[in-house]
Amino acid sequence: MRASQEDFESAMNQVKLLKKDPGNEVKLRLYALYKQATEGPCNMPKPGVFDFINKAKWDAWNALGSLPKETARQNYVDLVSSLTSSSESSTQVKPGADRGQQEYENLVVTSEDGITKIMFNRPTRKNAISTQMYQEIMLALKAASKDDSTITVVTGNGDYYCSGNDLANFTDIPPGGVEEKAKQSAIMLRDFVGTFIDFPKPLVAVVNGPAVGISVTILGLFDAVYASDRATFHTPFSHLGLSPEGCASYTFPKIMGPAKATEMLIFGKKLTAGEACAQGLVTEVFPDSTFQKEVWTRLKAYSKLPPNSMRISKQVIRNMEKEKLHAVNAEESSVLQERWLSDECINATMNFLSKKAKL
Ligand SMILES: CCCCC/C=C/C(=O)SCCNC(=O)CCNC(=O)[C@H](O)C(C)(C)COP(=O)(O)OP(=O)(O)OC[C@H]1O[C@@H](n2cnc3c(N)ncnc32)[C@H](O)[C@@H]1OP(=O)(O)O
Repeated sequence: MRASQEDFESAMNQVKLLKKDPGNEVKLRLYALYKQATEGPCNMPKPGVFDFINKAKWDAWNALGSLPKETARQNYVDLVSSLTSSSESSTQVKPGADRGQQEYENLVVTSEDGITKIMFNRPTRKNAISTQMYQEIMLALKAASKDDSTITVVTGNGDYYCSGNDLANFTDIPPGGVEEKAKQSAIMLRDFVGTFIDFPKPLVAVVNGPAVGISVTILGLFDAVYASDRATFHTPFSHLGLSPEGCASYTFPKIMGPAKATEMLIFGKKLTAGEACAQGLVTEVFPDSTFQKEVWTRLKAYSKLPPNSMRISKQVIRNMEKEKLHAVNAEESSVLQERWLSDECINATMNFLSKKAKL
């Protein structure tokens, strides 16, 4: 049976209510089918090569050629129906599951037993950090710094801890163009890393799986890092035409020595959890089968220690470095603002987004 106009409109409403981000590829397909169903074959001029988003949309719509409007409408309804049934059976933790607290789209934040847990919650994207998620993490950390918990923990939902910056962030170009985008991203990066530098309580990373890019570099600003033996630590900046951030250009040589830091930050060597522990980036590694139980038992015991004493000890350990860290953060952000406009970086990002390259 052919989809009616009513089915089509109902499907459009269902898309807005999807609980899980279906991913860029599906979103492009939905866009293309919608345009084809409502306007027919693509009749717009092709956008410029740097207008990533509109070019991707144009490509998707144009690829439908002369597909009849009715078929496009039917395909749209079928695609939405497959998305709603797969999202109902998904095991993703629902955003805002922590009732009574602020709700986040990409995080689950809970507070219990003196511990505030901030969990990255985009498992279908390997917890890649979208622009909105950067803002949410900053908000969650600011709230945690003021709540009555003694320890704050950052972890990931699903098989990854975090795959780093969401490479699709760079496709959302503002009216000011790519230069403006690079400027905005540098400001956001500086604020994001600054929130970690200034965080006043013990901050612990529970690294449940592979960690990439900025999720690795900021570990140098945590007070303890517990890792599953499934975790890996990878900063492929040169592969992406980038340069280090998260204060790693300063903290990594200090933690592991310049030679080992070079292997990670310049040559992009991926470390196992055991290697990262031997080099001082990770505090302790646990077998994956007992990881959650062992780590949370330990953290619950630590959370009962006197909170003021822990906070003051952290200040004594970290405060002398703060000014330096903020200066490093500003310099790294400004260097990256240039890197994001380089051919090396644009090509690597486009290769990933067009599915030609993975790490
Ligand atoms: C504005 C401040 C910027 C600060 C500077 C930050 C720098 C960094 O963090 S650099 C590091 C950036 N991250 C990466 O380069 C990782 C890219 N991702 C990958 O190489 C792979 O996805 C993988 C190795 C992390 C996992 O591979 P695999 O197990 O095969 O899983 P999939 O590739 O199928 O992933 C599922 C799904 O998620 C999408 N995805 C994963 N990571 C990212 C990401 N970082 N950005 C955007 N999208 C990501 C992946 O494309 C898949 O999507 P679909 O194909 O649509 O299902």
